[in-house]
Amino acid sequence: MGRMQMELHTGIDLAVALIQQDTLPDLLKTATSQLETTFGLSRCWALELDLSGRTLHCSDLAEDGEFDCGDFSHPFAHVLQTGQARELTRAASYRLDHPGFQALFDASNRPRSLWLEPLSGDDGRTLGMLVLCRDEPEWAGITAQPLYLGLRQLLVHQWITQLQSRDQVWQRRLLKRSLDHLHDAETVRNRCDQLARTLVGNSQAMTRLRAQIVRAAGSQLSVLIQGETGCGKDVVAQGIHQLSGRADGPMVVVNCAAIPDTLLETELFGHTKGAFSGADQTKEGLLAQADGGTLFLDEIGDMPMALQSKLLRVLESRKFRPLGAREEQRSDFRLVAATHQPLQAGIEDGSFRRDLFYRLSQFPLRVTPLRERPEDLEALSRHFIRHYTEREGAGPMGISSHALHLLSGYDFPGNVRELRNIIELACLQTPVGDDIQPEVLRLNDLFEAPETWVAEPAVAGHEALSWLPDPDEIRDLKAAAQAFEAAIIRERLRQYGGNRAQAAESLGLPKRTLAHKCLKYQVSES
Ligand SMILES: Nc1ncnc2c1ncn2[C@@H]1O[C@H](COP(=O)(O)OP(=O)(O)OP(=O)(O)O)[C@@H](O)[C@H]1O
Repeated sequence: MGRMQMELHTGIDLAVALIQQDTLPDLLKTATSQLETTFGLSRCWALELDLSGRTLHCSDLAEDGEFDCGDFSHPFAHVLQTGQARELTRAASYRLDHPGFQALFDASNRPRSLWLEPLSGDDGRTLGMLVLCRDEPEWAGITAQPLYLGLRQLLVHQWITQLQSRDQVWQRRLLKRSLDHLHDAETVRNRCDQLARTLVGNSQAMTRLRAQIVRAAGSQLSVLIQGETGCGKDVVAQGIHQLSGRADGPMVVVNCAAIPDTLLETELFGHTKGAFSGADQTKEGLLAQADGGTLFLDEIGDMPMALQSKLLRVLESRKFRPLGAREEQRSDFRLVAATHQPLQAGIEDGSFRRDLFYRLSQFPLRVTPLRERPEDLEALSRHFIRHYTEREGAGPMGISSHALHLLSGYDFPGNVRELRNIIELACLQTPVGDDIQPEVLRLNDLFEAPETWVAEPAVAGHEALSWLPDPDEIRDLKAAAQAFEAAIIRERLRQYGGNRAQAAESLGLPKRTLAHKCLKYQVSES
């Protein structure tokens, strides 16, 4: 084979190897080692200009491989600025005290001569630099060779291709990220809008709360909802469940304050048949029922200490043992807890476990009292009016600005629940087609009633009246008269099986008046 042919062969082999590299680091490694072997160099380096255009990187120099393009204590800055290749002698190299350059010089075994060659694309984009090292200072013998020129040209071409594809990957990634972001933002907005149908109110506090709920729903974290009584904690818990991935699963609600301490444990954990006297069948606990869904523990502050420890264990292991059972069971539920009492106080007086508090409040939510967000009054009032008219089949009604003004001066100790009651009572007294007026707003009313008669349950027969106070003991005639009225209505409703129309007729009252009184005295049909 002639020399020309040999060279051609070598050239083609080298070119093929370069073209086959599909990452920039591989390309640079291949090119430098080709240059070393083909031209008998003691060492060859490729320095790469970073994306900012301010630093040259030499990935083969572990620690010191960074060269600031504005720092003229190493020779590369000057070469990049002029765009001209140049030689650097050993003597000159010794005089440059840039640590990175000295490291490179050392790692090249301090050659007698270095050739620094800047590389840039046709469009002028600077790519980086080649540094060739050898002990023979005669560089033209190499750099003028067609093989060298050809390889350098091919290297530049491939380098640009690599950068372009890297740019494209970046651009695609950036585009995807911004699309994801847009998509996320839109989903969050849609969910907040959806939530606004049940969790009404456009105050800043409500808007923020809805956004937090959407975020909480998207996580698996335990949520602790704190807020005064009647401010909407239950609605918040429902919202979390509905917007979560568990919406198709069960939502099990337990009011810890409503279940006697002794029963709460068996209710939660369940029991086997014969676990205790009276346990004549196996009963699945609420923890098991919540599998795949959400467990809502309302009034968690009322949970007895002993049960708090057991709950903590369940939350940590997701396992529990029904009373009397040998085997442990597993349940995959998301816990949402709520309280109207500040748990911090419970922790301080030793009635609530601190570690449970932290475990429950992985995602804490606070519902603002209604008096601190008067902007919500109008939307909430209209929401409850609409509810009332739909439920009662009544015609449309509104609320006057005077009535709203009156509401905005009231402090709502019972929060939204109280507003709902006030509005419903007012609806009863407002002719269809009219607006609710200030006169029919019974502020403070529900809180005036003495507890003794409001909460009294219906009892069989006329005994329902027997608990009334002894006439001699009556100190408040209005309250006693109301209690008597409430007891009669409760009794009459019981007689007519909850039929309001018949009960009203039997008492000579319009149905609307009876409904009004039921609401006022919190008498239910059952
Ligand atoms: N933002 C709201 N939008 C619409 N209705 C609401 C809102 N907040 C509360 N309500 C309504 O007010 C009433 C009381 O709310 P809820 O039962 O959620 O309060 P709570 O904080 O759980 O009370 P408690 O502390 O007594 O358990 C419910 O009828 C509920 O639907």
